[in-house]
Formats: sequence, structure tokens, C-alpha cells
Amino acid sequence: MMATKDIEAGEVIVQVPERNLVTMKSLQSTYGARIARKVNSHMIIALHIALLVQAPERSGWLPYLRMLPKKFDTMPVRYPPELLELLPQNAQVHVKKQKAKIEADYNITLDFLQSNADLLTRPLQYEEYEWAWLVVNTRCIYLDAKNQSAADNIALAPMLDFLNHTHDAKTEGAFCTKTKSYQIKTLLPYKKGEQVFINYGPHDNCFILVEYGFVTPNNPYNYVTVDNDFMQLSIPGESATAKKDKLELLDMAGYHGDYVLHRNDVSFRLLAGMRLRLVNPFNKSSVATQLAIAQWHNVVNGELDQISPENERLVPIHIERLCDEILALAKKNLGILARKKTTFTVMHLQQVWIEARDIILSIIDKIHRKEEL
Ligand SMILES: C[S@@+](CC[C@H](N)C(=O)[O-])C[C@H]1O[C@@H](n2cnc3c(N)ncnc32)[C@H](O)[C@@H]1O
Repeated sequence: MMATKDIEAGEVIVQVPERNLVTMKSLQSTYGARIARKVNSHMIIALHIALLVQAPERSGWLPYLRMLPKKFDTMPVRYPPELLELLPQNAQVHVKKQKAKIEADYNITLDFLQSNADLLTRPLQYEEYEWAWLVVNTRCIYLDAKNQSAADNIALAPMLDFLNHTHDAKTEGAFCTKTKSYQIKTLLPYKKGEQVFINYGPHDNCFILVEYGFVTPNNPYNYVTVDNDFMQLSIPGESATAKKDKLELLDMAGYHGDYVLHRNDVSFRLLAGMRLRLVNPFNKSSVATQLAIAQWHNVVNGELDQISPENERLVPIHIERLCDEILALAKKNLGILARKKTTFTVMHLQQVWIEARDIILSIIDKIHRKEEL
């Protein structure tokens, strides 16, 4: 969406009246008592969009429907398998969960339609439902739950949903009880002719790619997940039993997984995990190991700086080994992508891996400079 005049900071840029918000509540007047308990707002709004598409001329929504994306081929859930496997591991897991959710929602919707078949012009195919589900996923806003007049928490707000995202947009969106409309205020000024953005939230590019099908340049929220590499890392002198015991201990202490690297730092969780992995030898029943475990807890709680100088010396060495694994994977995937035909999807994947590689290189650089991680 483009500014048609200069916009000042603090101005309301879009206002969608409550009667135009598509919510669970607004759809109750269309579907009445038919809405079953197990059909949530995402499902019912998706079904509503799919039904509008089945009979667009009758709906009065044709101009809006015409402006919706025809397909969602840049959404990873629609990637062919050979591209899906080029996503970072955490994004692949995210896509699998999303696909399972769409399939489950489709099946619940089919159940609902069994007793409401008159709503349909023709049987609802999976592809049709998936498209409508993705319309909702990529375009809905969250309404403040405290807002009494909009009972359910997500809404399709036609027109407002044509605003694109950038991480540095500063906007405030809320339901205004005075004007009875959902409105978005920009906290930044725009010049006539500039694209006006909103902010979908503090998300890294992998999340944005899976949920919205695009990536943004210079995203400060990017990070690299190293969970799989951490779990597979072989530590000299660490037996299989010791590794299993340590992972259990990490789990019990709430430090299992979610190990990430940011451009300028290594997450505290990863440092905590690595410090424990580097306690060797590790024999749960020995007094020395029990002392080391107690010291590890104290380091995690901030009561102690380190388990031992040797443990602390080894941490960056093994973090660098994790970095090398990701770096090799980034190089391999960038090589594969360079041989593919250039499409938006390939460019998105290239950007994700270039960013991962740069984060890793900056951490390796920090390690080589002996800076604190
Ligand atoms: C709420 S819609 C925004 C309007 C959309 N561009 C349209 O014309 O219908 C969200 C979708 O817009 C696209 N989008 C939003 N911000 C973007 C950006 N900064 N760069 C590229 N695509 C973006 C993505 O396809 C996303 O799924």
C-alpha cells in the first residue's frame, strides 16, 4: 500500500469498521447455531473464504477475492520435497507442524460440513481449503481479547490486510471503541508515494518464511538453531551413558534444546548445555561428578562463574565445532541452490542460508578473537 499523501507520525493510516471485520462472532450471524464447538475461528474464517470463492458472484466480495493471492507457492508448506529438505532443520519441523494443523483443520471442517452440506456449491477439496487456510494465516490480525465487542481473537480486516511487513515499521494497531473500528496508527512519517508498512512482529526470517512466505533484508531477529548438531556432537571421552544422563539432566533442569546462535552472541542455554557436556569423565554415582553437577547448577543460577578453567577453555572450541557443521551445511545447500533455476523460492532459501552462514562466521570470528561468547 502506498501513501497517497504525506503522512505524519501518529496518524491513523487504516480504519476498518467493526461491521467489515470477519470474525467468529460476525460469522455467527451467517452460520447461526451451525458453528460447532470444535470449529475454531481460523477454521471458520477459512471455510467462509472457501465458500465465498465457490460462489463469488453471489457473495458481493468479488472485488476483494480478486485481489487475494492466486496461489501460495512461496509458502514452504507448498514446497516440493526437494526444496523442503533445503530449509534449516527448525523450519522443516515448523512446516511439518503447520501441514499437520491444516490437515487436521480440514478433517474437522469436513466433519462439520457433513451436517451442513447445503453450504457447499461443490465438495470442498483439500487444495481449496489449504488456500483459504493460508489466506487466513497470512492476512489475519489479532484482536485484543479484552475487547468485548469482538469476541474471538483473530479477524480478517479487508484493506488493512494489504499492508506489507518490515521489522522497522513502528505502528500501533487496536480496536477503538469510540470509532467502533480496528485502526492502525503509524509512529513513523511517510512521504507521498512511499510504501507504507506495518510490523507483523519480532520474527526471524525462518519464521516469516514459514508463516508468510517471504523473507526481509537485514532482519535483526535472525538466529541459527543448532539443536540437532548439539545432540549429535561427539565429545572426546564422553560415553553413550554419560551423554544420555547429561541430556536427561538438561531436560530436568529445563535446559534441553532451543540452542541458538545470534550474530553477536551464543545463547545462554547453549552455553549451559555445552558446559555440562564438557564435564568428563561423567559418572553419576561418583562424588567428583556430583560436585561438578552442583557446580554446573551454580553456574546456571549465576552463583558461580565457571565449573573449572578447563571446562571454560573447552566451551568455545566445541561451539566452533558446531559452527563448522552449520557452515558446511550452509555451503552445501548454497551450492545446490546455485544450480537451480532462479525463482522467488530459491532466492528465499539462498537468503536464509547466506544469513545463517554470516551469523556463524561472526561467531567463529568472535571465538578466534577470544571475545566472551
Ligand atoms: C497481509 S498480506 C500483505 C498484502 C499482500 N502483499 C497482498 O498484496 O495481498 C501478507 C503477505 O504479503 C506478502 N508480504 C508482506 N510483507 C512483505 C515483504 N516485506 N516482502 C515481501 N512480501 C511481503 C507476503 O506474501 C505475505 O504473506
